Amino acid sequence: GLPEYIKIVEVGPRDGLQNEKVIVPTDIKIELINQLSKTGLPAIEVTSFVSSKWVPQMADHKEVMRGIERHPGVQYPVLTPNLQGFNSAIAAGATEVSVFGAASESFTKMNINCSIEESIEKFEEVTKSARNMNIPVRGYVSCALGCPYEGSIAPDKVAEVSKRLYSMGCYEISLGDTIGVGTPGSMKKMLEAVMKEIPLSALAVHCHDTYGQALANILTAIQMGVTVVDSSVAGLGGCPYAKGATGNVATEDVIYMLNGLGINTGVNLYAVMEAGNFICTALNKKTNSKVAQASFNTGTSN
Ligand SMILES: CC(C)(COP(=O)([O-])OP(=O)([O-])OC[C@H]1O[C@@H](n2cnc3c(N)ncnc32)[C@H](O)[C@@H]1OP(=O)([O-])[O-])[C@@H](O)C(=O)NCCC(=O)NCCSC(=O)C[C@@](C)(O)CC(=O)[O-]
Repeated sequence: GLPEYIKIVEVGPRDGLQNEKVIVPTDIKIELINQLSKTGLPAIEVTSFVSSKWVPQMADHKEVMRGIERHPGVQYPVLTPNLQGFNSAIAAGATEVSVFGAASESFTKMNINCSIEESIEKFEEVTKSARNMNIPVRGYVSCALGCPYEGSIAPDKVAEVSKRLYSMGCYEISLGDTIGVGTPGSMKKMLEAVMKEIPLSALAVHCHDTYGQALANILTAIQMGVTVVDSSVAGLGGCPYAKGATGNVATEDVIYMLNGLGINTGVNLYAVMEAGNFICTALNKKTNSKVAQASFNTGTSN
């Protein structure tokens, strides 16, 4: 019952780097994206067109967007919280955008400074403009398995926000376990609620690994029919407005698991590990990918 192909959406250059305290030089970001573009990844989230006062690390969004080499067949989405971000993104050459909502009022306020209802209004402006320009829009729903401020979140609330994003034209809804508290049990309950409202083919999962549950949660989602998985090279990541949330699940670890299940991703694991090595060296930190750690220690890459 497992799918033959899983699409991996690489979020490292955006989600992976946005939480880094020291500003990463623009040319390093561009080189990371260029390396990732050669690995077979079908989608790489490049940057965010958000306020540089809120997220200084993403202040070079225009330069990064303009500086990367785009490979045919690779999608390069960017985050846009409102029309202002959307217009800047398009002016910088973006051809796909993502709006990012949440199933928690408190998180929405902390992250984008408005209520869920107000965020929906802003996203509607974005999707309307995007539709007129034939720009695909992806939608995130953060706190799908728990909120740093409100604790547990009802699966029905996740389903409700997801449905609103899908109804306004988001082609895919990425369900974010922002603080990595989910388990296969809560993932199953949440997906069951969301699947009542949205076709499975339009769902993605976005798991952080804070509690070490990400791969188990992803496997659960795949077993339930989800075929799009977000991940971050070297397991970098974390949201500045979700204290304590550590990295996203590592792309290398997801590919290793999927290879072992005989599921095709079209991605070269070794090439992703090389890109992971490049960015970890540049950041002077150790990779969070268990697969990369093991492979570099033993000299194998499987
Ligand atoms: C959304 C805003 C901008 C609202 O911020 P605000 O202060 O409420 O905005 P405002 O409309 O009142 O405008 C105030 C100032 O912000 C500017 N502004 C207004 N919009 C923009 C824009 N798009 N780009 C650049 N500047 C902008 C605007 O021009 C003005 O500038 P000033 O006149 O003071 O100089 C702010 O709250 C913000 O930037 N938040 C950052 C959110 C963020 O990037 N969070 C991390 C990503 S989400 C995430 O990581 C979760 C995810 C997606 O990975 C999934 C998961 O794991 O769950």
